[in-house]
Amino acid sequence: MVQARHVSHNFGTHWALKNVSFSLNKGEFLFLSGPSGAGKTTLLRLLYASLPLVRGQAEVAGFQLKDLSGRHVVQLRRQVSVVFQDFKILKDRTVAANVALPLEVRGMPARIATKRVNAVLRSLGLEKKALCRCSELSGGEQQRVAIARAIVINPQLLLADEPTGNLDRDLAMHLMEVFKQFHTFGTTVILATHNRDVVESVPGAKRLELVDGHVTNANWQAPDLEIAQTSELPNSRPGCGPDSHKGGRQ
Ligand SMILES: Nc1ncnc2c1ncn2[C@@H]1O[C@H](COP(=O)(O)OP(=O)(O)OP(=O)(O)O)[C@@H](O)[C@H]1O
Repeated sequence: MVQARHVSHNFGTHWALKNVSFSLNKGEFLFLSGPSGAGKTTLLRLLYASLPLVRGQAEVAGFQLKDLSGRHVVQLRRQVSVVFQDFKILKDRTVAANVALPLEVRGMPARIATKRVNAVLRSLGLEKKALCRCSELSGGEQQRVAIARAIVINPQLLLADEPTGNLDRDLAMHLMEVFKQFHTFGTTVILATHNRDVVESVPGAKRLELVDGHVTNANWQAPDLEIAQTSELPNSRPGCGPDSHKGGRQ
């Protein structure tokens, strides 16, 4: 489902990812961990083709990411959903309208779409908020709307960046049950988190740690997995200059 080979990515002079190689089979669950600034979001953005792949090779859901055309980006995103840290929901629209959007885009008849939206909202405890504007919701509720919108299409691959970041422990654990349920039905999941409880809530999941853009640890072995020795990593200062890939897709 996901193959990355020697993937690197720079923002100006700063290398946010360095020579990352790993594979994930269909139906696997992967946690990405590592300190702030390690490159987790950058890796998720590359896999969602919201950043262009400049160095290395990567294949996601059968699409080669290098030189991916706009048409293929659209096709890729029919199968891959993402929950970004900043949610990217439409604040002036209702919860139900936000969650229905990906189904509308796919041309699903409204009656079936409404049923599907209601089921997902129920599974995330949002059914009473269905007709509220997203601008009226708390941060944690907005986060759940973003998750509902991502899972409503039953994606082949779900990418989630700190999806439990704004939630209390009980809600976070409930949400992990929802993710696990999707995973049971065959969805491949890559979830970036700092939360140890979240990682431990999915026994058997793969774990990959990033430090300073390198893969420094993983809980599995494979010929295509490259682990950098932490002691050999150079000290690099994160750059904060202009994004060298401003042409990156959203
Ligand atoms: N658009 C950008 N322009 C310049 N530098 C960037 C940009 N996006 C990320 N970076 C830099 O790339 C590095 C990796 O950032 P990234 O967001 O991938 O880290 P992260 O592991 O997701 O961190 P966090 O856990 O805090 O979300 C950081 O040093 C960051 O400052």
